[in-house]
Amino acid sequence: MSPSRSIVELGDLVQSNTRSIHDLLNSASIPQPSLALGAPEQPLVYLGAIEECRAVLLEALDELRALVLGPRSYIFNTSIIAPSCLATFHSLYKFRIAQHVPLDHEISYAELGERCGLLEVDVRRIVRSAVALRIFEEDTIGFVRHNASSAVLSTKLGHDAVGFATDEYGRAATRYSESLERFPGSEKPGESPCAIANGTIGDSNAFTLIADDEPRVSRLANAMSFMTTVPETSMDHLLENVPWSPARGRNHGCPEIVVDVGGSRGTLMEALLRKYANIRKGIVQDLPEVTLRNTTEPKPEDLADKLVYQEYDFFTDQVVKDADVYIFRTIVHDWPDSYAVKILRNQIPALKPGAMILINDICMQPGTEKSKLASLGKCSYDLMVKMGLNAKERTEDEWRQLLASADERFKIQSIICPPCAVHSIIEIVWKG
Ligand SMILES: C[S@@+](CC[C@H](N)C(=O)[O-])C[C@H]1O[C@@H](n2cnc3c(N)ncnc32)[C@H](O)[C@@H]1O
Repeated sequence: MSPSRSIVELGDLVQSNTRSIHDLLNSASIPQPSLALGAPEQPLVYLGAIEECRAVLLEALDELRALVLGPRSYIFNTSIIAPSCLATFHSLYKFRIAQHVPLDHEISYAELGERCGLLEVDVRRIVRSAVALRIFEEDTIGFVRHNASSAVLSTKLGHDAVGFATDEYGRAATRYSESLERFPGSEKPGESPCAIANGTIGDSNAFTLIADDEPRVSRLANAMSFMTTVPETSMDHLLENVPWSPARGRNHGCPEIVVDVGGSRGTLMEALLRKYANIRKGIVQDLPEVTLRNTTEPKPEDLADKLVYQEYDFFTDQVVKDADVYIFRTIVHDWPDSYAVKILRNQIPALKPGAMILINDICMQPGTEKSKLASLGKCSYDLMVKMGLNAKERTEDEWRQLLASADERFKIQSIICPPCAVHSIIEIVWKG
């Protein structure tokens, strides 16, 4: 991480990298960034040179802002504004405000209030707070219209992602410190801030406690799908860097049977099957309530013969024997060590020698993170999994220890983190 830099140094970095990004986008025929409604979408993953400039630029902007604000304003702007942001986002979600704003024209606060079932004064206050966060525009005083950010909120997946974060984790965040006092060092999901917030202290976990609540199950699955479309957490990083991809030098042949354990809606599997046509079968495993929802909707026509949804609880023995690859994308990080070890050991009875386990999760790099922004992103996930299930994000050493304690025959072949991705790809081969 770079030491503190002067505002002139940072300003120069901002200028030079902004210019470079502008020119690189032009030469790659990628439209310039814009928050205007209907502006062409930016790629989820840019070419390497653009990604590098973006990372330097974003970090410089962030540091410059902190310096220019100064310590008092900086603390005010980061902490005191946090609850207002939570109130804003949660209300946007709760009253479906973005979905009630027409996509093609502005609407008065009075009419928007009626559509949302809110007083004009209340809807105006929430929306103006959002406008200040660059979500929506108020060109005509008293009227609101969408911009590109608010349009994301009006989509089902964007709406549910904000709902999941603010509704489930907003409540848990306020119980975080209480959980540390009541259950110091706990590694039990049933003693997590989430369990305290839901009044379910005991044996439940964040998944079992919502199992009978279809809207919450569906919201979680939609939030996960949304995250696959956010640049930092996009599934494209994994798709492009699976061990059998051209980007990895094709060190491996393409697998025939791939299982996505805890694969939620199957968004990743669909993309894998489309990108790697030699995968003969892709099995998406998840809890019964998630699988039920998947199977009530028609499969994508082009994948009907290859895509399978299957109920499977990863706290029991793996039911698909002899697959080539078992993927765990953002699964193991949800679980404290003793649970994670069980999940891994439960795969063993099904594994043929040479079978691959691919874990796609964060590797924390305390002290050596590329930037404070990268660190902030990972620390946020670390706090989220602690809130959700008393789990943690792991360092590379902790991953190695976890796998070794699950079974010495799990051999880590490689750990890579694609540039600008939050999640690393841990390739493990079963040497049994
Ligand atoms: C954080 S989400 C990750 C979803 C997906 N892999 C992704 O990256 O978008 C965790 C997933 O694990 C599933 N899950 C939780 N407990 C499970 C269990 N005991 N057995 C199987 N799946 C489980 C949840 O239903 C959810 O889909």
